[in-house]
Amino acid sequence: MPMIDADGCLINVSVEGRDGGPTLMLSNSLGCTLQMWEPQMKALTQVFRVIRYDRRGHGKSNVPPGPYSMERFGRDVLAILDDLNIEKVHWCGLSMGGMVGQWLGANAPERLGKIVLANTSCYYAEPTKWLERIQAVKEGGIAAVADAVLAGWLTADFREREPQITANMKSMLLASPVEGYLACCEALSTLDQRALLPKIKSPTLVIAGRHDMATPISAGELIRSNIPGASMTIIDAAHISNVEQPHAFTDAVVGFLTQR
Ligand SMILES: O=C(O)CC1=CCC(=O)O1
Repeated sequence: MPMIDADGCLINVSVEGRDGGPTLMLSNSLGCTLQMWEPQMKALTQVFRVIRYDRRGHGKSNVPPGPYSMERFGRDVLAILDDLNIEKVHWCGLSMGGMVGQWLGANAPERLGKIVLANTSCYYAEPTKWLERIQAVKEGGIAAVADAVLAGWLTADFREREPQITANMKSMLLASPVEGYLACCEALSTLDQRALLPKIKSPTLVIAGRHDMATPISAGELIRSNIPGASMTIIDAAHISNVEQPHAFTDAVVGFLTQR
């Protein structure tokens, strides 16, 4: 896996899949590494060359001091594409990954083909929840918030039915570097990309989770209704819908990206 330099921050990048196929870039949720896409990889790599990466502050990427921002995350993606000599990619980002997709769609439209924005938001009406989370993590580490975060990521039914997958997701969250996690929470606490949405001209699919309390259906609907021509699909899942409903998620993404 290459480490790619984005303005002095080394980003862990993985490129797999069909040589010569269209390229799809996947972008993670807060507290997740590129491993979060494992349920999709078999199907996606049959159709696409797939790029995954660990956002700065996460996984095997560097953890430079904050503040971070959606613009910073977007510029990291452009540095990855420049380094790999890739002009244009389809985008699929979940949660923070969807926020980075919004920034790129509005600010670097020539680099994106189609865009999937899953379980995401363009702003938070109540940013205090991020300030409370920051305080809790500063006092008690990520362990202090882990169970509440997991309850938002996956429905109670799924957690009961799939204890091993749930435990793996919790381990991924707990392994996040605290400084990187906090810097991302700070970026979320000031998020407001509402003005960017009408500038997005790429064909866009919004995916929302029926049981997602972190970025509810109304947040997806706000995005859909402000991006010209965007459509929306609702999946029977909580926040990390690609893990909870892997087949429905993969089918929605492949169907949208391959339709003419
Ligand atoms: O981690 C969470 O609680 C949910 C979330 C919001 C933005 C994001 O990337 O994850």
